[in-house]
Amino acid sequence: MTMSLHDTIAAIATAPGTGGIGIIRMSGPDAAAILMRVFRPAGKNQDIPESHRLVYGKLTDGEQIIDECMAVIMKAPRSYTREDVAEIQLHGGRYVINKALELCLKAGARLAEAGEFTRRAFLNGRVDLSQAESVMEMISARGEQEHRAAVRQMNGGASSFVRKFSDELYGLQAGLAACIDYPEEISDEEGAGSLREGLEKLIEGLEKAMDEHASRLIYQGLQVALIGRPNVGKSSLLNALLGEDRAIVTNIPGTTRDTVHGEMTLNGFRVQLTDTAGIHETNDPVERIGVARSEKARREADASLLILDGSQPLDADDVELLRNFNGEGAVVINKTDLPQKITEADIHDIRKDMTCMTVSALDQESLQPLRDFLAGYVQVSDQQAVTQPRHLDAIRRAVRHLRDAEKTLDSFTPDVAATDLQAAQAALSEITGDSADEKLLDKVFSQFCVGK
Ligand SMILES: Nc1nc2c(c(=O)[nH]1)N(C=O)[C@@H](CNc1ccc(C(=O)N[C@@H](CCC(=O)O)C(=O)O)cc1)CN2
Ligand SMILES: Nc1nc2c(ncn2[C@@H]2O[C@H](COP(=O)(O)OP(=O)(O)OP(=O)(O)O)[C@@H](O)[C@H]2O)c(=O)[nH]1
Ligand SMILES: [Mg+2]
Repeated sequence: MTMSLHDTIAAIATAPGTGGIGIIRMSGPDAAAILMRVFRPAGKNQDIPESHRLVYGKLTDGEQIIDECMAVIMKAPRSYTREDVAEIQLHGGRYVINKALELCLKAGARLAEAGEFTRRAFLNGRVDLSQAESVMEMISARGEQEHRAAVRQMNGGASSFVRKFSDELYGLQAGLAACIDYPEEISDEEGAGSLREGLEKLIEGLEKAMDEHASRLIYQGLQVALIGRPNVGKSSLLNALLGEDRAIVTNIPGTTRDTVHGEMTLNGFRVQLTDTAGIHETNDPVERIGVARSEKARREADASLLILDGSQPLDADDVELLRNFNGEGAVVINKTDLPQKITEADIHDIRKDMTCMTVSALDQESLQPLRDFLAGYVQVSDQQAVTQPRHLDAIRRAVRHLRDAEKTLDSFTPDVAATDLQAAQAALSEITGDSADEKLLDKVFSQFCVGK
């Protein structure tokens, strides 16, 4: 990406489409000058508005009035980017907003790249890289837990974490340097011994800080598959759990042919429910594909619910599914509002290891034990842990380099160990962006939306 901080960039900051108000944002040395080429303050005073003062006026193309609007200038460094920023607040119509952007571009601004405003806030030192990332997390947060992770990061959660470990690592690097420079003063045995101890402590701390389980829960949600033979009520349960009519329900076995997804929240986490085609032997080519998809959904799920129809005796398909069930999940006996032909004891005769529940898709209250069971999978204890996938990746690499350093210490090649420690330090500093190269920045900011 070729970019210069000398450019003044412009973009639509509000969501695409029609809204009550739409905002154009500009940042860079000419932001105020460009604004004054397209904006005419109301009244006699035609001076550049005072910083941080919202003023009323007209957007004009030089001849015609395009819209009535409000504008604000925020002089550097008291702005989002630490550069001069100008914003225009217009009526939020597609035409008006696009026209305003076009006028700003004609007046000297350049269209901003995805994430470029926030990238500038980073390059100008207002935020570190993990804080910059949190902005996008804030925008994309769909649930309470995602939002909480974003707030933590915005407040420098990851940054203070990295600083702590990075300082410890600098200590080790200094120790190692002393070993290399004054081999006679520190005997190899003694020096290497305390280094090794320090490395162990560091690795342990880093590994403890990574919460991959919580990370998956926050960024992907819990995947739950509803499986079972045809007509047991999988789709009915999906609908009941979601509280909406998502999947088609009929009394004809084989109603669901493809997987159907729905999302709900439990403990502030997203839970993705996947309803599947009833699993049974079939020659129908479409159904066969559906059954294959059911099996795939089961393999990919964090937990599966094996649904049985309690109003029917266990049949051979049920028994086979029960015997073959592996991984996380539970047995759910459905249709308990009807006379029952299956008991929990019957299930435990076949699989005494499995949790079993009885519910009726027609009765919301009966679903509470099922909800509680699923909620058991979405409990995250340590809120200080590192959960952002990019940060986890950096820490994993840092740990790998530290382990390499341990090995090279064993073979008494301290200079190689020093290189490993440097590599670990570099991996850690990618989190805050202290040693970020263009490629890393491009990767992070390309995930942003334009205007952010
Ligand atoms: N109109 C508008 N609303 C917005 C934004 C914006 O850019 N424009 N934001 C954009 O995402 C968010 C708010 N985030 C912001 C973060 C920092 C600063 C800022 O000016 N910080 C300076 C000085 C603060 C001060 O006046 O003391 C600084 O931290 O140095 C502004 C907005 C959400 N709402
Ligand atoms: N009485 C009663 N009927 C239910 C219950 N759950 C589902 N049913 C009925 O059982 C029939 C089958 O329900 P579905 O939800 O379509 O079953 P399914 O497991 O998705 O079936 P396939 O998509 O064919 O695999 C429908 O007539 C539902 O109304 C329940 O808890 N009680
Ligand atoms: Mg179905």
